[in-house]
Amino acid sequence: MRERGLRKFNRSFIVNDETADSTNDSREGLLSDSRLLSDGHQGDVVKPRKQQLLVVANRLPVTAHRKGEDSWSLEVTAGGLVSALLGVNELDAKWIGWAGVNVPDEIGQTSLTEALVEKRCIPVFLDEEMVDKYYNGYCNNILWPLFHYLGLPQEDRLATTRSFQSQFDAYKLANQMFADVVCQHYEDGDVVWCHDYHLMFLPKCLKEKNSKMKVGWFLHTPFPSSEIHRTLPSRSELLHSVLYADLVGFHNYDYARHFVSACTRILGLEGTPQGVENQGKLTHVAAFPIGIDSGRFKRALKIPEIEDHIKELKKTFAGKKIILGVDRLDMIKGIPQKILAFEKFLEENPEWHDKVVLLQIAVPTRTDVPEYQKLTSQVHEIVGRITGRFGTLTSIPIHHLDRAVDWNALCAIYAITDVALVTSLRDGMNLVSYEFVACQESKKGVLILSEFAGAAQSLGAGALLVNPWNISELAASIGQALNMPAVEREKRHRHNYAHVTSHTSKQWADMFVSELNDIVVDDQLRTRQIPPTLPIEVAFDRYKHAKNRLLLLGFNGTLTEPIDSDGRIGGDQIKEMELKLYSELKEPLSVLCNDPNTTVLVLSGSDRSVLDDNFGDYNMWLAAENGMFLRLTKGEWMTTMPEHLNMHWVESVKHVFEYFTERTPRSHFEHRETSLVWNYKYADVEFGRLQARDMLQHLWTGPISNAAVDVVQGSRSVEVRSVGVTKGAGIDRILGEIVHSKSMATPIDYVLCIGHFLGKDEDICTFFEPELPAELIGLAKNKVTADMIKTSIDRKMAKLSGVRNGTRPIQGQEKAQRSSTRCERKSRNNLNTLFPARAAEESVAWHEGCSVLDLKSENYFSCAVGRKRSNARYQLNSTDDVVRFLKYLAGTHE
Ligand SMILES: O=P(O)(O)OC[C@H]1O[C@H](O[C@H]2O[C@H](CO)[C@@H](O)[C@H](O)[C@H]2O)[C@H](O)[C@@H](O)[C@@H]1O
Ligand SMILES: O=c1ccn([C@@H]2O[C@H](COP(=O)(O)OP(=O)(O)O)[C@@H](O)[C@H]2O)c(=O)[nH]1
Repeated sequence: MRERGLRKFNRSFIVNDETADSTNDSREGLLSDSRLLSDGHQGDVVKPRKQQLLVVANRLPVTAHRKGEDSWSLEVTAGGLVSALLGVNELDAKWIGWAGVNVPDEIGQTSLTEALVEKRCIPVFLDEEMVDKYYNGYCNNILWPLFHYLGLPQEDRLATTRSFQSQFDAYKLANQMFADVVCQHYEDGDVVWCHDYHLMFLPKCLKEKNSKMKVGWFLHTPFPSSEIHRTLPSRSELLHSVLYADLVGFHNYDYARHFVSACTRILGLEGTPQGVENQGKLTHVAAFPIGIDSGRFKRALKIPEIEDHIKELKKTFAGKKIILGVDRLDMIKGIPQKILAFEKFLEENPEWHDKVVLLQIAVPTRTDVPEYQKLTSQVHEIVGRITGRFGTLTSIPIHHLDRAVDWNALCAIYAITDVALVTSLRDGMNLVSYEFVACQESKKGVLILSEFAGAAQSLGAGALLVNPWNISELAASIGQALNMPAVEREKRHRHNYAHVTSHTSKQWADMFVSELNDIVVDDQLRTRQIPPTLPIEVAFDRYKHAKNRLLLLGFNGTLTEPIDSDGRIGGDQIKEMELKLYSELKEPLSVLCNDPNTTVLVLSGSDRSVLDDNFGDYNMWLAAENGMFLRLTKGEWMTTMPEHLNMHWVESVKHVFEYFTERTPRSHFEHRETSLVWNYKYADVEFGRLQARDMLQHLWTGPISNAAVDVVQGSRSVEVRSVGVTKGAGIDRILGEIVHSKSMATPIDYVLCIGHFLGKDEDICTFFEPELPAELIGLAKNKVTADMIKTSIDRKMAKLSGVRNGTRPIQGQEKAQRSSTRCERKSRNNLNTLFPARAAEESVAWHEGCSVLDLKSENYFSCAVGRKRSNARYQLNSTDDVVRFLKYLAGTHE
């Protein structure tokens, strides 16, 4: 999960340069700009079809008003989402959404659809009942307050509970209706970008219709802490639906993190640095902070009409400082708090009476929702009281407007304002603060900004940050802003202006869409598919013809006795919870291990003693703890562990594991050198799962919140490992050691990599994949090893030249290992390995220029055991299938 940096964008869906600079600066103008609205065809020249961007949001950027049976007027919709997307005037986009009006008749629907064509808008028709349940009810009475930390409706709980289900059903149905319209307009290769909390079900509806559709979802509100989200009755269904998207975006890293932890804690899925993984399907999650079209505001201030406006306003408010509030009349905007703070300021600073005025533009919104109606009365009451208290015959302290103002007037007001007051109790971003800054190049006024608005992260350095719940602090900040020296105002403004003008809405959209395109392409190469069954005969045939084979086998769930649902092995009650090698495998394994042209390596998460106990008698290689320890069964254990692996987290994680082990009958935990694993496979599955979720919560908020660890959720386990400890991360070091130790003269030309690997460990499959382009191998490896393991051997050209890169004896075994480690003190080539390389004279049989691997695609068999989606090429259902196959390979089958 990362905040996206600006990336050069050159995809075909960005309209060519001719459309780049719109000089028509009014909003209405922007919408009707023929260049924006063109169909991608210019004159008679027919261009190849561009990738189309389908923007799907609850609301269209225009609200329709019916004039006659088939005539309509269209008015630009107010609100941040619309403002931001209107700024994206270069995308070859169509907008799909609700036109804000009930149109029950066919004539009306047809004529409105036609009227909207020139705005490149496509309507979704929702009837009154639907709007009431879906929009007023589920969206604005349930999700909106919840996502803004106001909780579920408190009053009349019983009624809310009763109506909840029907509202949720309507929500799903409405989302389906949006999906139907999208599908009517979608063509192969298009990008579908779904917006906001109204459409959390849409990714699922779309992907179920067409799994190849590129679907992104962006949330404009905060995503709350998982503690809040888990109070929502439909919490899991909503999360699952969003996860159908390829890319999920938020305004900032906090919201993205909350979303990922809701998925891990509530759904029990795996959180990765890229996002959320479910059965091998990765949903990318990232932060894409929105911006505004700052150029449009800058240019606006030079439009004569707006200049006139500015003059008029200056005259009207001559001799007074202007404090400005611009908000939809929404409880999240903290309007009562703002007005009360202003009252307190007047109370405490009588010298400012008559010298300051608060202009509050309160745009009516969601007026059918009772909470909003109550807020309107509450605000009116406070404004009336303060006016009565501080007003005089000639001046009033608050100008409260219960309506929207047009864009020209808004720009003029922004420009003449001394102090902008943004007091949101929570706000996804808050574009008003951006717009104010963009219009303040000459005035350099002060922005007072709530620390609970997403914008606080980007404009915090230049603004006065406040806690809107603290009325005294708010009042004091008004004083500070009004009295701020010009030099400080200038400095603060510079900072914010630089940010607002360099982080625009266009860049935001470009970044999201380009990221979406990129990940879909990457995922097609990398994503875990449902692989076909391992073709046993083919694998055997290739095996027979190969000269130097590597069999890389997992242990747990690959070579172990099956466990039935009661936690019994082979029908016996488990007394001890040890993993046992499948007894039927003993013979074939011996045969395979004794073949001089075959190297057998068991690579397991288990610790050394488990592997010793099960495989000590075979002639094979053992790699314990995901490859951090290595041993030829004839030799001693050595470590491939990166030297400075930080293990400070262990003690505190151990406490959490102990706590849960005591409270979960038949669970246990293992303390390995590089990881701790809590296992509940013998416990009651349902209870174990619940406990695992709680455990994760304890871990995330406590011991590992800042540690460099990965949390790996198995189907019945929770494992905490140091970052970089994955099977794929250590394999190059292991290979180096094997190749050296066996004095291999022939490159490995056959690899069978078979295992019940966890998602994080599937990098082992990608490591050997001959068909993966070099860049992606880099990606796959870097994903896990970047910071910890600075090994950059490109295996495609790995002329290891005898390099045994990175193994060391374990303390206490130095003596036994001396002969093989002496070399590590001398470096002989410039490969960036973790440890110094083997000396030239010791590279016994490994010739310069000879590759470790000479793996043709048809000789590589990676196989996932008991895992539906996988990076592996093939799959086998169970350990029984593995046994059957290995017997076949060894020729020991009947
Ligand atoms: O369509 P409405 O129900 O009238 O509401 C208007 C919009 O309000 C919300 O805006 C959010 O988006 C802004 C841009 O990302 C952001 O700055 C702000 O903090 C959010 O509150 C809502 O999310 C939109 O869907 C509505 O259209
Ligand atoms: O009379 C008005 C007042 C405000 N706005 C616009 O409404 C948006 C408010 O966006 P913000 O992100 O601040 O909050 P939201 O209303 O989306 O929650 C801004 O772009 C304003 O320019 C508007 O169109 N007309």
